[in-house]
Amino acid sequence: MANATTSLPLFEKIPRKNTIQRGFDIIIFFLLLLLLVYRLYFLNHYGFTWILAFLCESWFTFNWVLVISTKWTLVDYNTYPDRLLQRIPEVELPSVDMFVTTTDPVLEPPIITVITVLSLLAFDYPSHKLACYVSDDGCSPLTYYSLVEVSKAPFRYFSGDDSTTSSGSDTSSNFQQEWKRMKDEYEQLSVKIENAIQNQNIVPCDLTIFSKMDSKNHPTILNKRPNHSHHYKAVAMNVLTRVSGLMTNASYMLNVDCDMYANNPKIVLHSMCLLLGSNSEKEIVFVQFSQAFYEGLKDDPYGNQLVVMRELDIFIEDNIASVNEEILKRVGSSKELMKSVAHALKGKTNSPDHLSNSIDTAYQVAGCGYEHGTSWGRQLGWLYGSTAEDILTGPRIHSKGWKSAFPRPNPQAFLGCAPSGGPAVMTQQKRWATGLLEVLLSKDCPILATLFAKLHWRQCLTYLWIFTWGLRSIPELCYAFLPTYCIITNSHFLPKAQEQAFYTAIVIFVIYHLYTLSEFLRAGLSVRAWWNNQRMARITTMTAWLFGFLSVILKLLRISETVFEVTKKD
Ligand SMILES: O=c1ccn([C@@H]2O[C@H](COP(=O)(O)OP(=O)(O)O[C@H]3O[C@H](CO)[C@@H](O)[C@H](O)[C@H]3O)[C@@H](O)[C@H]2O)c(=O)[nH]1
Ligand SMILES: [Mn+2]
Repeated sequence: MANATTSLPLFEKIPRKNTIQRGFDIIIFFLLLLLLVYRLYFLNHYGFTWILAFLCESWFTFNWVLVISTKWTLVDYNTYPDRLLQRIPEVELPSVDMFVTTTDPVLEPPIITVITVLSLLAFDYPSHKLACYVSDDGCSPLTYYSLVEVSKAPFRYFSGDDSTTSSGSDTSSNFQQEWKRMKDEYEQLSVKIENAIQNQNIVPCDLTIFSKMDSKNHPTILNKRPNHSHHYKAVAMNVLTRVSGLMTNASYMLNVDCDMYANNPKIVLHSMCLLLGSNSEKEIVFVQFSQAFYEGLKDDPYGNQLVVMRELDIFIEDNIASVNEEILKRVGSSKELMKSVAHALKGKTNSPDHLSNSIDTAYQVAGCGYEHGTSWGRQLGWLYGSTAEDILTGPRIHSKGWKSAFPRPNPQAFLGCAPSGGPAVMTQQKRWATGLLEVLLSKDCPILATLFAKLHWRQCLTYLWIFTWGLRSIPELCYAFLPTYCIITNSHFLPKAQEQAFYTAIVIFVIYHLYTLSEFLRAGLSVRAWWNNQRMARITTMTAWLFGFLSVILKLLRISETVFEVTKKD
């Protein structure tokens, strides 16, 4: 019996049924081709408008090919944590270092980071196997104070063997009491933090280190000085990777933004099923979860809740696995860190007594000069050079032949905060479009990775679909400009009503919109939400993505650098 359970797979990959959708994908593709043939046929009859329409429609058709390829073979993952726990004794489960980044106490109120940290510590996973590291690029005493308070208060709830922490369905009075006590304690904690924010000058803990601190130039509490080029979140993640390498040195890392609290307590177990359950070592090395949001506005007026097109985002990454002996020499001058890396390569973690001994070395490896002359950000850790550093690092791993998984757990793995107002939505979209185009134009371009490395061509098409966001603004803008231009010049760019091609255009229009509408309805969204998303998609493409495109042009011309503008969370 025991043998039967240990031989069962830890996860299963299940192809999603999408025959009807594939049918519509192909119909739309052929209609688009038909329209292009018609354009070519009459290219000599009409002038500028015709050529422009032909170029735009060629781009839309190319984009549609990328869409078809991306959606053609979708898979779901079923994971079985119970089998994992039967197969691996609790003491042998791998440890996980969890990283949270924050940077601005005004745009990212400390209580948000606190909630995220608390949710990570409450994972349904042996508590001594979890370690949480927080980086604050803003050097905020309030964030520091809030986290000190967290470390004091509710830790006893996360002892792991306390049944009250995991039995969500237990309605016994004991559980109810514990639950209420925990809730009260959380209330007290948040009131304390709220008070500290309101009376900024009397933060009740030892903050001498923060006095007269400049958030852009400070000693190593963290890593940020104006004379070193700043790589935003990527550099913060690399600092945390090194520091954790010295302290706990877990073989797995989990990264979330400060506003992404864990919504599914078993998510580490689910991820372990994928990471440990694959047959060959090259199978799955990181797991990503889509970005989902809490308290989104009704009907998604800004079209940014990404319910239909899920963004690829948070990832648990077994980065250590890809470190080889050659790279060992390039982790920097710290002997202790080299030892830790070698240790990790053998699959070992650091013992808890290592923690206090490693503080001094941790300061050294967190210093902003430490990375000078090393491979950090180029071959090691989170890569530098894009304002979407996560989407730069992912393809690099894929191009080495490693695989990843993108499961859709229920309940959702993590919930974040979608910007709730116009300008913030646009700023975020502009940063993404900028970052994606930076990757497309870098040496990590998916086309090069397919030709010269091990990126699969279907992966390449999907990356191209996403990385060309910024470029898409140009044909969309031109196409939107055509009707106005034609009215002014008394010309036309669409087929006339008596022509057969007229019906092709109409049918494309109708089928495409019914197709997107059905996607929204199947995802349980309203017609209104669909309409809002269509509208915002046009606005975003022609404004935010255009500015993203322009900022990359300015970077190429060496006129200005691209910047990471942080999204406001509330
Ligand atoms: O100098 C910086 C700037 C940002 N951050 C952190 O980076 C994270 C993401 O920033 P946010 O403003 O929330 O951007 P989003 O657009 O919501 O983030 C998405 O897009 C980013 C890339 O543009 C990725 O880094 C994120 O993981 C992804 O969730 C937050 O935790 C920030 O605190 C830093 O640590 N240092
Ligand atoms: Mn965010």
